[in-house]
Amino acid sequence: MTNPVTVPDETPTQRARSFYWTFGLIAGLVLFGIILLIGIVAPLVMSHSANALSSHASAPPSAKHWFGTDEFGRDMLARSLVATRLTLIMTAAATAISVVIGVLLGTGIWLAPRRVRELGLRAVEVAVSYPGLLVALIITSIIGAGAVAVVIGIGIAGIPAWGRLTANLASDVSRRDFVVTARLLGVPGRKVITRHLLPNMAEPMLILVASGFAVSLIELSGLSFVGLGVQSPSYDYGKLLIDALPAIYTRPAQVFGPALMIVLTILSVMLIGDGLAAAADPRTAQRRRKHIQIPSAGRETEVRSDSSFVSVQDLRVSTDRGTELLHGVSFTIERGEIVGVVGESGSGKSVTAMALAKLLAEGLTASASEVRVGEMDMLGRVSRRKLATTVALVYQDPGTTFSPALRMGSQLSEVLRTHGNQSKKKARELVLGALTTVHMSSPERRLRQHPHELSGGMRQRAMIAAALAAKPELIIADEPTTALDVTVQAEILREFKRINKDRAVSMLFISHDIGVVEELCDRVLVMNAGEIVEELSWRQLAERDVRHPYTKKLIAATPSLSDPLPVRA
Ligand SMILES: Nc1ncnc2c1ncn2[C@@H]1O[C@H](COP(=O)(O)OP(=O)(O)OP(=O)(O)O)[C@@H](O)[C@H]1O
Repeated sequence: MTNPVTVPDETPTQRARSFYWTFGLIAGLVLFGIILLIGIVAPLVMSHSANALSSHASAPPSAKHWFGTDEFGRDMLARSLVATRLTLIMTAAATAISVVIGVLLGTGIWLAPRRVRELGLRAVEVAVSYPGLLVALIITSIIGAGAVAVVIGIGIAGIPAWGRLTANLASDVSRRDFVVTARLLGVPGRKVITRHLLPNMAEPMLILVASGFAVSLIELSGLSFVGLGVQSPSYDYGKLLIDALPAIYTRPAQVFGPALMIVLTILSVMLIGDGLAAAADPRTAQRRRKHIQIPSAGRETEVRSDSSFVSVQDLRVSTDRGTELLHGVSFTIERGEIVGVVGESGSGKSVTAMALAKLLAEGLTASASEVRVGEMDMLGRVSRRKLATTVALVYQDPGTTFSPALRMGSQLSEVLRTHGNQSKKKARELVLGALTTVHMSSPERRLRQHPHELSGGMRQRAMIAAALAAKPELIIADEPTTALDVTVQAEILREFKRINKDRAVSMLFISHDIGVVEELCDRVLVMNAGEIVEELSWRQLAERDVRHPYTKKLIAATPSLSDPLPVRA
């Protein structure tokens, strides 16, 4: 048996994925950079005014002493800035102890045999349920007050939370196909962790380190404030706060310095954490309004360029940060034709489909010399009703397409009732007809059921039925069979073929599987890095009459072409 070869998970496109610099991230980095600089420079240049006694004891704020002086005449602003170094070092040390030992503990738990792992997880959960500050307080009291003790106490108190987080992340990542494959192939546990788990967990962990740092800073300042942390003559922010406390009513300005520095430091790391989270997931980070280019009034009267049912010419899609995702994609679909789009993950297949369906995600802008479906100019203003009844979408994951809270009947008839102006009874009749068309067993009963009561194949059939019920002229199917097992996949592909033949519906069928596309489509577009690199007829593909090296690679990466899905009549 040959090893199944797939196009690698991490593609060059993904590796070259641009980093999304948000305003918050830049502001956080600048602010933290300034605080870091203060931590380095202030002890070198301000230690005299921060530490030397002077005759200006308990002075109020003035041009010379912005936050006044303490009872020994020491400048409070200088002391707050000088305290930055010790505070940052202690916070970083405590965070490092929690993270390093926590990650080791978590991976150890994940690696352990099942019973030990269960026991470890329960123990960690019990430890996490105790407030960290209380645990740190107890540990510090046992070791004895002081900077080192408080760092150790807070570091240890944070370990269980990081252990649990690591174990949870590891178990989540370990369910992914590539880890399962690695384990099946007998890759040793340690190697699985370093090669597969840790790199895939690094992103969420890095983001959480920022909030861990903020929590450590608050806890350190808290323990110094209650006298368990830094001892005189050293001082951190918390020590400065407790020293200023007796005079809080007479000289309130004394607390401004350390309080402000605590707030600014926490703000900077939280901004960095949020910014990294946003950068890690550009799709969810961009909550701005959808930008589909509204063309000039002239567009609406534009004359059709050719007789194809669908025409896309020079389609470019960019993010609102200026990154171009599609670089001039052009293709046509005739009436009743099935056009396949293949390409590895991230090549731009879905973005092309969504631009064609006028459903681009927020933050993406489309421009083209033409995007037309029938008479509809998809870059211009299109009637919602016309769009909903002309174009239907079938998504990849039938598990997430239907709301778990609603019965199938009400969801399937939604388009018909909203856009088709159909009565409840008529909509139900049409949906029943569509369910029968896709060979759904007991269609009446399915309408009364909730999505979770249907198998994956049934849900996918239901989704196709929902698409068909409105009698669309174009079906855009985005990897509609990827989530299904091979037998169901073949049945669903057969349904597509039959619907296409019976109703002369045009289809844009997206898949990363050349074998599937070869079985179903009349023509195939090969996409790579936002461009169509080759266009092939079904016959050319079947005979492997391909030119582009990327297509050749895709074909070489297709696992089982010798075992095609029997859908061609
Ligand atoms: N809303 C978005 N904002 C920013 N970038 C996006 C957005 N949607 C997609 N992209 C980027 O556009 C590129 C193409 O994505 P697309 O989803 O079209 O790929 P695909 O070929 O359909 O991949 P897959 O098979 O994994 O679905 C990717 O680099 C992706 O990160």
